[in-house]
Order: sequence, then structure tokens, then C-alpha cells
Amino acid sequence: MADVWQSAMDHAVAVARKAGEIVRGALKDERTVMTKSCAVDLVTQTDQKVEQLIIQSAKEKFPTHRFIGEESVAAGESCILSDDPTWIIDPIDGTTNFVHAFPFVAVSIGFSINKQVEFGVVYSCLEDKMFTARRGKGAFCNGEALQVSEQADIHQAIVATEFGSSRDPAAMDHIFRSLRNILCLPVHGVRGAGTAAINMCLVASGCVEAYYEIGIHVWDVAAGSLIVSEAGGVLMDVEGGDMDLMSRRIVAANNTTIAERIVKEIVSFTLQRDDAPLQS
Ligand SMILES: O=P(O)(O)OC(CO)CO
Ligand SMILES: [Mg+2]
Ligand SMILES: [Mg+2]
Repeated sequence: MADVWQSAMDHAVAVARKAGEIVRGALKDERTVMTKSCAVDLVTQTDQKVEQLIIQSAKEKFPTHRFIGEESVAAGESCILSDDPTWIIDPIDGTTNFVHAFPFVAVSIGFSINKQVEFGVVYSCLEDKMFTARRGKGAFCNGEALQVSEQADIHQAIVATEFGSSRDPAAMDHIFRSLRNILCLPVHGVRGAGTAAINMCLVASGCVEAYYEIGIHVWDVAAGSLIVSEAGGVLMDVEGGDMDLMSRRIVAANNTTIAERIVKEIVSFTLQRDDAPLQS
């Protein structure tokens, strides 16, 4: 039977590479920085330009598909994950890194059918690493198969996380309590690349055992979630149980033992879901 989604995946890889060229080029120029939800939630014209490039080019080839894009949602479009084929796009994951030329910046494109991610593409633009995964067909970096770490002892683990862009004191308190709990297990270390997508690719590559965060959005993790699971890893909610792509919370780990151990230490909280009705 013809592989109907392969041409969409091939297009995602090609357009992610093109987007990466634009990002690298933009780093040579002055970057005009704007803010969204708060003073540290940054966006640039390059985020918007890259998102338009991805959406327009995909729409031309696949006119019936749906799109969820970070900057389109910021501009007021809805963020509903239906059963239809849907491109889930973060044009620049790591905008703060991009603004500061901190060298971890990714283009992230997930593609879902029946609310399940079918393929994921994360292009780490400055490292020139193309991470890809197709459901049931494995995860790869520049064509080489990825495999998560075999470590099952949390005390021998590196855990990735981020502080996010909210500075809400109650949320900060939860975030720091979780961080303290995990650091003091102790683990070997805590790291953060500044991008959810690359943190998840680090899990898939076996460089870190786990990544967790509360505050991410579906476009940050759609592609990365499949890359982790196809590399042999597991996904969980921060309270255990199944990960929900729209819930803004995630634990991605090399195995269930590590994931469940981290879940025990996370002081969880709830944020407005990505698919919550728009406030009028
Ligand atoms: O840079 P972005 O796309 O805002 O994403 C952040 C998290 O929201 C880093 O993953
Ligand atoms: Mg992002
Ligand atoms: Mg982004």
C-alpha cells in the first residue's frame, strides 16, 4: 500500500532545513525583539516569517490539512487538535536562545492524525542536526538511528528541565521545589538547552535520561514526543499516567523506572490547557 504520509514528512524535512537556513541567516543581523504574554515571552519577525513559510508551503501541497502554529495561535487562531491530519509547528523553539545567539535553536514540526503524532521533525539549526521519527519506524539524527540511555538508576542520571517564561510566584515556588527535590536525590546533574524540542532530542540521543517541564505548549513537544518514544523512551504526565499533548505538562524519559521516580519528586500544578476556549 502506498505510504500516504511519507510525502508530507519529506516536505516537513525539506521545509525545516530551509527554515533553518533563514534562522542562521537572521543571526547575522540585528534581531528586533517583541514580547507576547509577558516581558520574557519573546518573539521576533523571524519566528513569524518561518511559520508563514512552513504553513504556506505545506498548504499548497496539502490543502485539506489543518495547522496549529505557535505564532498563528498568538495572533488569535484557535488551537484545537482534531482527528484531521494536522501540522503542529514551532517555527523557532528557543526564541530566547535565538535572540541571544545561544547556540540551541530548533524548528519543530509534528504531524498528527486522529490526535496521534504520525511523524516528528526537529531541526537543530546551529548544530545542523536533523532529528526525525515516524510512528513505528524509529527515530534518527542525520540518518543515524537513535536509542535512549539504558540507565535505570536515577542517581546516575542527568535530568533536563527549564524554568519557562512565567514569573508567577506560586508557579516559581513549585518549579524550584521540584528542582530541589530532583537535584538532591541526588542526580548527577540538571541541564537545560533552552528549547523543549532539543531537550527531548537529548533524551532520544541518550545524552540525558529525562526531561520534564510544566508550561510547555503542544507545538514545543509534538515532534519531540514521537522522537523520544521511537528511540525507545517513554512519555508521562507529571502526575503519572498518560501524557496529554494539550495539557502543557510532560515527562519524557529513557524508561518507566526513571520517569516514575521523577514524577514522585515533581510538585505539580495545572495551567490553562492549549485547547481551552478562547477568552472573549
Ligand atoms: O522558544 P519558544 O518556542 O517560545 O519555546 C520555549 C518554551 O515555550 C522553549 O522550548
Ligand atoms: Mg517553543
Ligand atoms: Mg517558538
